Formats: sequence, C-alpha cells, structure tokens
Amino acid sequence: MTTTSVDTDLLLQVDNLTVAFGDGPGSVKAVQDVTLDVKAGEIYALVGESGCGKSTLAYSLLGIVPAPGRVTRGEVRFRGRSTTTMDKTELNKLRGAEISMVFQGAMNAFNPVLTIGKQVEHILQAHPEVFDDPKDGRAYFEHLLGLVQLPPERIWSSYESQLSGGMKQRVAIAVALLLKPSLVILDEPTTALDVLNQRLVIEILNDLHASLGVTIIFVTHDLAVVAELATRVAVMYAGRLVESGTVDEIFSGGRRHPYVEALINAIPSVLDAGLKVKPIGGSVPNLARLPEGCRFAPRCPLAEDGCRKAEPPLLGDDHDHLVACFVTNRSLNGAREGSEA
Ligand SMILES: Nc1ncnc2c1ncn2[C@@H]1O[C@H](COP(=O)(O)OP(=O)(O)OP(=O)(O)O)[C@@H](O)[C@H]1O
Repeated sequence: MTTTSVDTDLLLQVDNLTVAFGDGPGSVKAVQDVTLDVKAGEIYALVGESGCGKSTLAYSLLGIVPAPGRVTRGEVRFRGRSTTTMDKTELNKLRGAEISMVFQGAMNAFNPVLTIGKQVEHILQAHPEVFDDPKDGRAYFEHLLGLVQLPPERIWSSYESQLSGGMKQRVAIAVALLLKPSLVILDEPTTALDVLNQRLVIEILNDLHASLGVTIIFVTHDLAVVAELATRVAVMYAGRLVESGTVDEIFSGGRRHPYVEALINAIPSVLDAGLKVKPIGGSVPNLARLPEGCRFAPRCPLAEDGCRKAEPPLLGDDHDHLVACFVTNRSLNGAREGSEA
C-alpha cells in the first residue's frame, strides 16, 4: 500500500488514519478513522477543543507520533508516497527539506547557549543539499527574517533569552522555512501570544503564503484564527473528524454538523456584534470511556435514538464537504463515503 493515485494537485492524503496510545482495555484512539486531503498551495486548519487529537494527527503527518502512540490503521501519503510505511532514512530526508513543523511552544525550542545564527548554521551543515554555498543559506535565512518582520543582523547574533515570545515564534517560523519545504505544519502558532502578536503572526503567515507559495497546515482551537487564515478547515471531536470543507462554506452558514454550529456560536469574535454567545454544554468525553454511537450525541441538541447506537459515517457532497452526522446528512443527495472522497 504505497503509491495509489497520484494527483499532482494533492500534496497530502490521509486515509482512514487511526492512532492509538497504549494496548488493551486502557488504550485510547487519539485519532480515529480520519480522512482528509490537502492541496498544494492551500492553508488548511485542523480545529477542535483541547484533547480532540489535533496534535497527534499533526505528528502522524510527519511520522513522529510519540511513544506509546502508533498508527494502527490507515496511512498518510505525501505526493503519493506513503509516509506511514516509509523507512527512517527516507522519512528523515522528507522532514525538514519537504515538510517541516513548528511545534506547540516553539518559543522553548531553541538551544539557550547558542546564538540563533549558530543554530541555523548547524541546520545548514546537516542539509548541504539545499544550498550550494552556506553563505547563500545565511542570506536566505536573513531574507526570511525580513519576511517575518525581524531585523536580520540582530537576530543572527541573539540568544533566545534576548528575544520576546512573539519574536521567538517568528524566528521559529523562519527556521521552519529555511530548507524551502513545500509544506509547513504549525501547531497552535498563535496560542501563547498576546492579541497584538497573534494579529502579527496571522498577517505574516498570510504574507509568507502569498510570497513563497508554501502549503500551510495549522492546528488551533481558535476558530477566529481559522476564519482569518485558512482556506479549508477540518473540525475534530474526540478523535474523529466531524466536518471538513472550505472556510467560506463553514463560516457562511453552509456548515452541517451540530458541533461545528455550537463551536461557532460559542465564539464571540466570529459572530456579528450583538449576537449572543452560546456556550456548549457538557465537555469532550474521556477517550477511554466513549459513549456508544455518535460521540457528540450527549451534548447534541439534534440527537435522536439512532445517534446513540451507531457512529455516523463521514459523508461527502460533490464539493468535498464532508460531514459525520446522521441527522443533518439525511437530506444529502448522492452522498459518498468520506474514505472514498
Ligand atoms: N504521549 C501520550 N501518551 C498517552 N496518551 C496521549 C499522549 N498524547 C496524547 N494522548 C492522548 O491523545 C489525546 C489527544 O491528544 P492531542 O494532544 O492530540 O489533542 P489536542 O487536540 O492537540 O489537544 P491540545 O490542544 O490540548 O494539545 C489525549 O487526550 C490523550 O488521551
């Protein structure tokens, strides 16, 4: 199961991916049966409340699920090649040069006893294939620092302790772009920042996307950031993907999953002023003790008896808008299984 269909427009394909932590009765599926695809050049958001499996899914895209986690079903393909079955050497080649990641809490990712410049030199030495001359690598990094609105000379000779949180996040983004990857994955890029720095990072990511054409996948719990940055969005709930579609469709009333509806209604910044915020009652279930049937049913205003008996399949319409809900999918004509989408 390595190279099936290769659509040049599709950069990343995730098929029925399940990632479990632990074995036996105590094991949890942090990601279950997730299917999605990311097209070259788009900005794709993975959204959900804390503990929904977003970071685990992001790690599995890079083949770096932390132990005791492991992929138990499905696969991830990058440009048609399975990263799930790829050997370590090939995966290492792919990481950095083709796909890079800015981890959650990237501000703590730097070595405190080396200048940023020294750390960049080490990366360039480890990847001599990207630039003919290391000087070109340094020049490119300084160009990237300009794009993330930081002073190149000063940053090159700084230690991380001399930079603010917002600056470190922007340096981490520049480092992630250093080897000219075609895909960058960012885990919660705005979460630890104050409002002004959040705005700046959103603006910078939009600019980088426009000027470098890089494909971006980012993980967030903040739908307001999704509305401003992403072109497509996948919403996760308790390890499962419940709805995915274009940001325009989801935010302009085309959404169909009651959880997505509730999430949007619970966020003041994406509502018109004057509309009342409605918090979602209840909480995300413990993955080790999931309810029978649809895992959102205990909190769902539309739940019917059937929803408590079986898990709804992810069904798609002609525009690749996928939804896993028995009730709202009932009206869908010509629906097809998400796993075949
Ligand atoms: N290292 C681990 N060991 C055991 N279980 C884990 C581990 N990492 C994640 N999990 C399980 O996977 C679930 C999903 O975690 P994950 O970090 O992917 O969620 P998330 O949506 O990214 O949440 P957050 O926004 O809080 O990071 C957790 O609730 C936990 O049950």
